Amino acid sequence: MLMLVFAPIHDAGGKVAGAVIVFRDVSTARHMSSQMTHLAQHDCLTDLPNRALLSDRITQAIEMAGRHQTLLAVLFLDLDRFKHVNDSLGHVVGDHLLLSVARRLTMCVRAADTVSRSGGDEFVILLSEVTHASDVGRTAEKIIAALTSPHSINGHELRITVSVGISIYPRDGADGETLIKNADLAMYRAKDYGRNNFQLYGPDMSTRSVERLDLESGLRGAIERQEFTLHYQSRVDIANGAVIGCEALIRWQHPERDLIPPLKFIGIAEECGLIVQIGHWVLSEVCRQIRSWEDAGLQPVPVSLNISALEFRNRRFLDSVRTVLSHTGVDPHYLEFELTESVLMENAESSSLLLKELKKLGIQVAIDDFGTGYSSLSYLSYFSVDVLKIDQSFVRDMEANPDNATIISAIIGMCEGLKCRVIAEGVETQEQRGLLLARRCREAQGYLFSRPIVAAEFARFLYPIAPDEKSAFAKCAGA
Ligand SMILES: Nc1nc2c(ncn2[C@@H]2O[C@H](COP(=O)(O)O[C@H]3[C@@H](O)[C@H](n4cnc5c(=O)[nH]c(N)nc54)O[C@@H]3COP(=O)(O)O)[C@@H](O)[C@H]2O)c(=O)[nH]1
Repeated sequence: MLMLVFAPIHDAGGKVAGAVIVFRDVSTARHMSSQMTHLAQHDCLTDLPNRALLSDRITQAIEMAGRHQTLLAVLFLDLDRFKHVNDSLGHVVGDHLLLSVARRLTMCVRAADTVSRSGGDEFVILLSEVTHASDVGRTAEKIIAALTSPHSINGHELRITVSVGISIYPRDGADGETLIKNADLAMYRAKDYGRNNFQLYGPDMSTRSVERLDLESGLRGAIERQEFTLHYQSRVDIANGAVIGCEALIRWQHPERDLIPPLKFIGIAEECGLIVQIGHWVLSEVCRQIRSWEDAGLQPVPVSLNISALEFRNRRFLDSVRTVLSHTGVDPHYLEFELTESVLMENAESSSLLLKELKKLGIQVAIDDFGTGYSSLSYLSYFSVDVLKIDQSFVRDMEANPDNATIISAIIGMCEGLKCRVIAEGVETQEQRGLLLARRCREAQGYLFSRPIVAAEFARFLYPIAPDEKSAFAKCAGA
């Protein structure tokens, strides 16, 4: 590109007598300038528009929508547990995954829409031509389905899920900033509802976000202030009701509130990374409790505890388990770690190695919420787990829903073949107990037998240690 600079030459009388014309090639300067503008408006990893360009586009779209009396939508996406991918497989794999996500998102929307990356694992999408609010839900479903099918990255088959929050103009905000903020709040609601779903913004969410911040700041330091406590729910022999184990479930005794259940704070603890510390506390406390039952002359039963994804993926997890075991001197056969299918499948290879190490230590491994997380069963033989816990949702309406009863029978049959134990969760009625017994399910947990209770109360279920004799549990376990 040429730039022309024109300078007149005047004669003695001041008249224009000629001119000097300078031609300058400004292609490089122009190219650099447009490159700089591009860089200022785009994310350097994915080359998607960044937050600044997105804001401009929302402002323009609002003007258009105002003129034509139409709607537009802002979708705030956060990849669930993306941090684990970075932590376990490294940033190069993480970056490739983000690129794959960016490509899929772009394919899910129209040319007039904007897919932007606002940093980390957060993407914001502007749907600029929305006719009905219900169409937005369909697009969100399409996005969730597109992102959850496996991503092949550097020889790894990665599965991720995404939480999506949606705000709609004009109902949820009159400007870009408000629409993004409200979509973000809705995204947190989607996380609270178990991730891998979308939520539309509602005015109550602003109050909830204050509550969330409150909980988050309270969680920091809750261990030091000794505000956590464990409740124990018995696991029984379904045939005779004998207590053969228990599950430790955390509760938070907030100084200014009632006892807070885990579903209210575990998600937040995961988001802000505190779950690793909390998990370490839970394991230490379970081990301390087992020792304390023994010291009181009671025969402990195996205790299962929930291990969250972030803990399991933490590089120091195994070391921290070994340290707790050696400090407390607890027999590892009393411990059972519950992991969900999706946690194991996030990185199947490293999960399998870690499970082997845990089993070498003598710790049992259970798959929690079985049947809800993953569609393929082939992984079961790969991991060789000790226990499958049938998710409560199957048990809940097994009387009314023959499909659920069939699934339960299939899981029990499969466990017989795989030689692993099976535990039915959430048993609340005698009918369910009877149906499970008829299907040869031996172990169960649920309100029918006991709610989670404090350690002192649970101690009533334990037998005294016989002076010269090993306990019924020890005999069964072959110890
Ligand atoms: N990472 C950690 N996660 C934890 C820990 N402690 C708990 N959790 C997670 O929170 C989930 C909810 O726990 P909770 O509110 O304690 O609910 C448990 C039981 O009370 C409930 N249950 C048991 N029996 C019944 C029943 O008959 N009906 C019914 N409606 N609910 C019942 O189920 C929860 C136990 O489920 P599970 O873990 O799948 O066995 C909990 O699921 C954990 O994910 C922690 O220390 N760390």
